[in-house]
Amino acid sequence: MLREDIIIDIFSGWRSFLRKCLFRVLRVGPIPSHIAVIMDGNRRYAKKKKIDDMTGYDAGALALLHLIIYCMELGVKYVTAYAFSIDNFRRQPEEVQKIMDLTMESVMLLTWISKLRSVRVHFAGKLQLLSAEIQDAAKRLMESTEVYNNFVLTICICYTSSDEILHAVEKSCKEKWDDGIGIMGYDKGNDYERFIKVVDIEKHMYTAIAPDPDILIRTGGEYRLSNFLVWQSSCCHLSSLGTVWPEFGVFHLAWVVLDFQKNYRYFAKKKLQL
Ligand SMILES: CC(C)=CCC/C(C)=C/CC/C(C)=C/COP(=O)(O)OP(=O)(O)O
Repeated sequence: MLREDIIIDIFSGWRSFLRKCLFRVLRVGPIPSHIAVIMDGNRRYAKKKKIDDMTGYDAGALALLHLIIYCMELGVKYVTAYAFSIDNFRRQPEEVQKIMDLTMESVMLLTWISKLRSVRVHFAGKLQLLSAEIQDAAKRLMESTEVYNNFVLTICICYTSSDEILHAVEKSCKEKWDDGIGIMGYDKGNDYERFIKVVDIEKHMYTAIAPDPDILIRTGGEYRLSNFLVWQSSCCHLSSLGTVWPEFGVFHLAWVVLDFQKNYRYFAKKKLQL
């Protein structure tokens, strides 16, 4: 089946009808505005199914596509996915190549979806580490969708939080002290304008396009953040699921949202205190 056909299939049929009923029930409670995911367990899925690791990544990409569509239907406005970390460059060359190929394929597919559903697509990370071909394709997709604001998809690629924070600090220093004078503005007296503030750093984050996540899901039974949205996740609901990423489906999403709703009052209060 072509990927376009898969999407049409997801949007229609009796499964889509049942899903919409389920989402209607969920919408009685608060719906998260932003869901972030660490898609762990693709190779373990491949082993379990006795298929090769690369096909495991295909299944993972398809699960991401499903999640995006479910979130659109549920009313979640932002989805952020950790597709490839800077550290992943240390993996086997064929694995790196596979994820790069999937990125290129996703760009083509997302170009189609974004027109259909007014989706803004953003790539976050040290994009200069990508090949010139992928950089161009990603840039074109970002530019052609920046007018949309129905739904915002951020794909974190060549990303780590430490690199994002370093990048944001460097950009803030450049912006505030481009004359090269002064640290924290002290030798310019108490010029408040030259102080670097939290908002300055946040403005220059790769992921600044979206608010902080309300829910961060990690599949594969791990409890680590693995250098993903470390700055942004101080007040979000963390959900670690034992299921491997390609098996993540609509019921897992419903479970995570219900769990978020159960703890909503606590997180809402915490956010107000910030
Ligand atoms: C749009 C786009 C580029 C999509 C990419 C698709 C995708 C599923 C990427 C996941 C990348 C990754 C390194 C996951 C870790 O799982 P692992 O396979 O290392 O898990 P495991 O070894 O723990 O089983």
